[in-house]
Amino acid sequence: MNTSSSLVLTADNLSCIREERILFDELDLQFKNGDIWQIAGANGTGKTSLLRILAGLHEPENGNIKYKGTLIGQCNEEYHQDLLYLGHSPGVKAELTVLENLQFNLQLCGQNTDQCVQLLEQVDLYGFSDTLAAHLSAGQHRRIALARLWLTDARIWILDEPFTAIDKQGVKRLEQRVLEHADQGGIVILTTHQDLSLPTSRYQTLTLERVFAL
Ligand SMILES: Nc1ncnc2c1ncn2[C@@H]1O[C@H](COP(=O)(O)OP(=O)(O)OP(=O)(O)O)[C@@H](O)[C@H]1O
Repeated sequence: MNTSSSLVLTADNLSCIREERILFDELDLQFKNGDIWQIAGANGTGKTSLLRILAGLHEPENGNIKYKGTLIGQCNEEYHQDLLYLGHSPGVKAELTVLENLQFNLQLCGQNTDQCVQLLEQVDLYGFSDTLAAHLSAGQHRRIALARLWLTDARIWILDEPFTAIDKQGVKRLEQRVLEHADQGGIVILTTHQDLSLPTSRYQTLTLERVFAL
């Protein structure tokens, strides 16, 4: 059912200009509970810019974003409490071990640090608990950041290239996690240059086209 009452996040008439290039213009988007959206497009077409605008981290040239009918700038803390944004830089502390990073994330999410062992298994970092994050591979480093997908209570996930540097098995696991979240009524908006292997009926794709100059 796609009624306006089930719309949680809406973007109206969005446009974004960077370096005198229109990245997108008059974009209307509607996200409802259970939605998975893939934002696709070639390098530089504005995928990250769009995600940052949706997350309230960058102002669009025109248009607005509403969360449950209220402009996100007027939602006070509610929108940010309900949002998990994972950007390009994973937000992992290089000087801490894997375990310390996970404990830090658990504390940030107000959760019991006893779950660390389970979390290490979920992100396939078992055996690396005492390794400094600075000494991990790119994919292992990213897995620490992605562990937040197993911790968060946020309803809306905005994930910028979550699969980068992740191996096939890891991607499968992440896709399952994304599906599970959406099946529980969450919303996932993600960018990826890879094809998703989720059932095509289960997600929608928005493809941004090449930029053009003003
Ligand atoms: N902070 C910024 N200041 C000026 N221009 C920017 C800024 N961030 C991005 N741009 C420009 O906006 C355009 C789109 O960038 P964006 O990162 O949104 O693209 P993308 O589709 O996510 O690309 P990729 O697939 O390479 O990650 C690029 O041409 C980029 O140079």
